[in-house]
Amino acid sequence: MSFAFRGGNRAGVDAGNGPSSRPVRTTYLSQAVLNLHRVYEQNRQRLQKKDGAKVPDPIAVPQTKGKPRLLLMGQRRSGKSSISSVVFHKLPPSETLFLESTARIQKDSLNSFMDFQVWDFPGQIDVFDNPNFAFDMDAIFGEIGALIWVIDAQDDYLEAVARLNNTILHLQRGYPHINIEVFIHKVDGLSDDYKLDIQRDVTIRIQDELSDQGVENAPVNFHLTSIYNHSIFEAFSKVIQKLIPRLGQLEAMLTNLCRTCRFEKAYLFDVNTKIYIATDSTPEDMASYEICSDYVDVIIDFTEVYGSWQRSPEWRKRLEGPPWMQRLDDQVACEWAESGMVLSEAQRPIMLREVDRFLALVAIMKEGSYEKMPQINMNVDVVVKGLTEFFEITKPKDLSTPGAGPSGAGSGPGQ
Ligand SMILES: Nc1nc2c(ncn2[C@@H]2O[C@H](COP(=O)(O)OP(=O)(O)OP(=O)(O)O)[C@@H](O)[C@H]2O)c(=O)[nH]1
Repeated sequence: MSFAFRGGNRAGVDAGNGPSSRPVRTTYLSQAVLNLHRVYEQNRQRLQKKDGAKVPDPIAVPQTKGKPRLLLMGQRRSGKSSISSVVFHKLPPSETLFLESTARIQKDSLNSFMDFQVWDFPGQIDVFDNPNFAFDMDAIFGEIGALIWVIDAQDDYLEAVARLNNTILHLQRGYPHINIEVFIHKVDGLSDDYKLDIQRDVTIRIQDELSDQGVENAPVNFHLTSIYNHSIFEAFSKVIQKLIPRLGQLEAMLTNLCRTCRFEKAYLFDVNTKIYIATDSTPEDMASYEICSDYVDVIIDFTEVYGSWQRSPEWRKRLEGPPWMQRLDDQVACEWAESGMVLSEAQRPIMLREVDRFLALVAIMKEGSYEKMPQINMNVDVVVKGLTEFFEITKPKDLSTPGAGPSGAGSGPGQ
């Protein structure tokens, strides 16, 4: 089994196109662009309906090209570089203690099932209120997938909230379609009650300020995060999921799989970051995510050690002998990679199946499911094929190839 980043997403936009006019026939739009247009269009229609205000047509929105971008902003020492290093570069959380303060914008390009960039802003830079330098706002916010604002929950956060309010107000004027994800960070070591109190306080302060300024329904979401547990991965999963077009179809596939195989929970993981890009429709369950995420880790570690291991002929003979009495190729359900493990305490098996080099399907089965493995394997096979086709269809077409122009499904996560 091999999991490795693979490059290759292309994104380009014909400046004359808006989503409501002639979006896909004459141009290719990246998944983030489509998503942004959809969110923008929803906001526009809602605002227009609400107060009759003339909200600019999406055609007037700066067109974007390139990879979707996640911007990490917030006060100094709030934890931005730590988040980026832990999630995208597998830095052990304890080693973030030695990270130096960021002096200039750090741009990170990541190739995965969907290529995107992460920009880490130094805490001392306020792009909207900088006396020394006027930032090119379009260059920063033009291609953005989401703005992640990090607030240190263990510190006095009033200034951070004031800066965030200022940022939201500026963005609402020029880029109202941008999702603003507030990470109330470093909540490890805080009691559950205290965490919720902080979240409530921050939310109220932001909502009050925005409604005082006449801004309603700004796309602001809140997450409680820490690099010392899975919460940071869970929060990133939610942020990334918003960039995936037709996410509902992925979720429907997983929901059906859970129903037919009697799985408790199924996740589609980006194996390198442990971000899950889709799950079934049952309620969120942090414990399930943690188990599956740890399992991906175990498999990756195994792969690194035994990835290119070839079985000797004798070993193969033993595996094909009693009690199996079958060729090895016929014993495995999937020609690429699969793995299963029974959690000894809960008696709930976990299965993992590779979808492609970046993605893996991980599911928690119900007690006693092992007896139904052949049937489960068949169903999983079908879903893995479906997922492969999904990403094949939605992967960006190479515009340089004649006849490879965009179709209705001409954009989305690439492989
Ligand atoms: N307890 C705790 N500490 C954290 C967490 N995340 C980051 N830190 C610590 O916060 C400190 C600052 O982290 P950085 O990532 O350098 O902060 P930054 O926002 O990038 O800072 P600037 O580059 O100055 O803007 C480090 O000592 C980290 O170890 C967390 O989730 N919990």
